Amino acid sequence: MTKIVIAGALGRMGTTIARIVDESPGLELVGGVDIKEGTLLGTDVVTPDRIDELLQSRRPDVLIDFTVADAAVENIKAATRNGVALVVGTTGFSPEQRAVIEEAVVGTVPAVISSNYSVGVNIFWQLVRQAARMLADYDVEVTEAHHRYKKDAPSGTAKTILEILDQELGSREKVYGREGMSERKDEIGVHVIRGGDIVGDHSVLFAGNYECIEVSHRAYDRAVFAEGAVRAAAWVHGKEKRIHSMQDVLGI
Ligand SMILES: NC(=O)C1=CN([C@@H]2O[C@H](COP(=O)(O)OP(=O)(O)OC[C@H]3O[C@@H](n4cnc5c(N)ncnc54)[C@H](OP(=O)(O)O)[C@@H]3O)[C@@H](O)[C@H]2O)C=CC1
Ligand SMILES: O=C(O)C1=N[C@H](C(=O)O)C[C@H](O)C1
Repeated sequence: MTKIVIAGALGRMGTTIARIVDESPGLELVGGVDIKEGTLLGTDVVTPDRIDELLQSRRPDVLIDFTVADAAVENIKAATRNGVALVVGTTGFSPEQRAVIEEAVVGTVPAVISSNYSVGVNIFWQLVRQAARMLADYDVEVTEAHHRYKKDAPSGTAKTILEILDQELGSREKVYGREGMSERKDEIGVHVIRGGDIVGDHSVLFAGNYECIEVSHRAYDRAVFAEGAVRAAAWVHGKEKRIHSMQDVLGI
């Protein structure tokens, strides 16, 4: 039985993940952490100041974190202090925070860290890479849309898209929205939409003369992210003590 604690347990992703863990044979939800204490599917949810106590008393195999960047860094440190494997879905880390996470994890615990746990997005990233390779002289524009409550922008998934484009096209300037007079150069335009209950849309437009190719992904339910995160949690326990990707989990 793989025992799981969820950080951000009472949030949109935390509650969705808890339901899927509860329905998965071989996985057991043994606790949660959130800003407010409470209960979730019969397990205790404690406040962040009690995370070490929770990890030591419940002895989970995996901590799944879907919180906010500052909180996630602290939760990751707590997991590494207590020898607990990690699945991290939180987005919005600064480069400095990513370095702190890498330092804490590598050689200490196995971790899967991904800006997007949906199988579809992991395939979409590969399609974007392939398109960029073949369309290097086309203009590129990245657009993402999410619900009104999303705090970080651009999304973690869009930042991963930009990393892929940089790897394939060389580092191009990023222009975040446009206003007023400007002449397009060899830049990548990045556009962010926030509204309503949009689950998560990402699109990469390659625009040439007389034609455009658009590669896009649309999530209809956050269960696709939660199912991927639970799949990663079942996979990560006992793996090499370093940061793995969702593509490693999927073997693609
Ligand atoms: N990688 C992926 O596939 C996906 C990643 N995400 C990312 O996951 C994160 C969470 O998203 P979502 O569930 O929609 O957000 P929510 O705001 O619904 O959930 C986050 C929860 O974490 C709580 N929280 C804040 N600080 C702490 C802390 N120190 N310890 C424990 N819990 C804390 C929040 O409490 P309070 O509300 O009181 O602040 C809230 O209940 C975001 O960064 C988002 O971008 C989302 C979907 C998919
Ligand atoms: O906050 C969300 O909702 C999502 N966040 C992730 C991101 O920032 O890319 C993944 C998904 O798009 C939903």
